[in-house]
Amino acid sequence: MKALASLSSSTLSLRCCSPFQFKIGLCQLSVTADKEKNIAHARQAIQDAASKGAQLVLLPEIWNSPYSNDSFPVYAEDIDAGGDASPSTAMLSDLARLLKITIIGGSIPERSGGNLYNTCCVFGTDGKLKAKHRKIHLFDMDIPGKITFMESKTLTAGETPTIVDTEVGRIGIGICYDIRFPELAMTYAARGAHLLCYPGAFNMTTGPLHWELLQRARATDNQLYVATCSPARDTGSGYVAWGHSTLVGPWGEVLATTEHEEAIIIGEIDYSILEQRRTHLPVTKQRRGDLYQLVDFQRLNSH
Ligand SMILES: NC(=O)CCC(=O)C(=O)O
Repeated sequence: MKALASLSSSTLSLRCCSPFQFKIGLCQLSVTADKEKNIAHARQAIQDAASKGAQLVLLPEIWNSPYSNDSFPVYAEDIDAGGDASPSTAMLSDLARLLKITIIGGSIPERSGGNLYNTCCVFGTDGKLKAKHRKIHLFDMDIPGKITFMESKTLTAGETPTIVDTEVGRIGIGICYDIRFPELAMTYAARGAHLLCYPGAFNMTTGPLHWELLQRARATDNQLYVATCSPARDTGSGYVAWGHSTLVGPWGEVLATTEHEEAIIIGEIDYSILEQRRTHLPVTKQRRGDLYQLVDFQRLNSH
């Protein structure tokens, strides 16, 4: 496993990635209560995306289990043990190797050391696990009469940002609620990320206004690509997802998107555009770090 959290490159380095241009597949999947069925379904969708030319495939947040605090402990897998202990990631590893593609495996509930996490695994074209991101910012939201969800009832927050070098560029990973924190995206950009991937399942209250806005904001602020992937909407389930998986370009433009039904969205990524955008609009160089820097006073004072 090679998580590159320690990289400190502040300039755009395209040396690590060949090709500059490639297709990404976003698999907006229907999720059921039957884990085996979910795994078989995801397998088929990844194969379909690859057959359409995708060299990078992104899955949704919590694609092997219903999205609920009751389900997380039941569907959780021991990813580090692998094999039979983690049939979901075994399938992802297998397919990445067979199809020679990079897979950002959405997220699944992970059991580790007595804790549960919401975890995204990244597999390289050799099928090896390259990185594992545990959702850093848990989704605890209470909008009375609209949406109440407390991931912290069952889940533990991850402790590290995850940026990983793959055959299709340097990629920063966040999971859903993580997208609300611009500092995380800025950290990835400062470390040379070309693309940010957020498996996510926004809700029906915030989704319409915030989902696309946040993606476009993260892409525009940092002048990089942002890709998201949601489960398809199931109005009969306890948690109804907004859908609308999307690829946004470094100009803040929506390059590919969909509505709320099952879909495989294929988008084109061209990293040569990044340098061009940053030359035309050099906000990174114009930043006045001498006048403002982020200090978390609340956290400082609590220690
Ligand atoms: N699964 C999530 O983290 C949902 C986040 C969400 O809906 C939001 O508004 O933020």
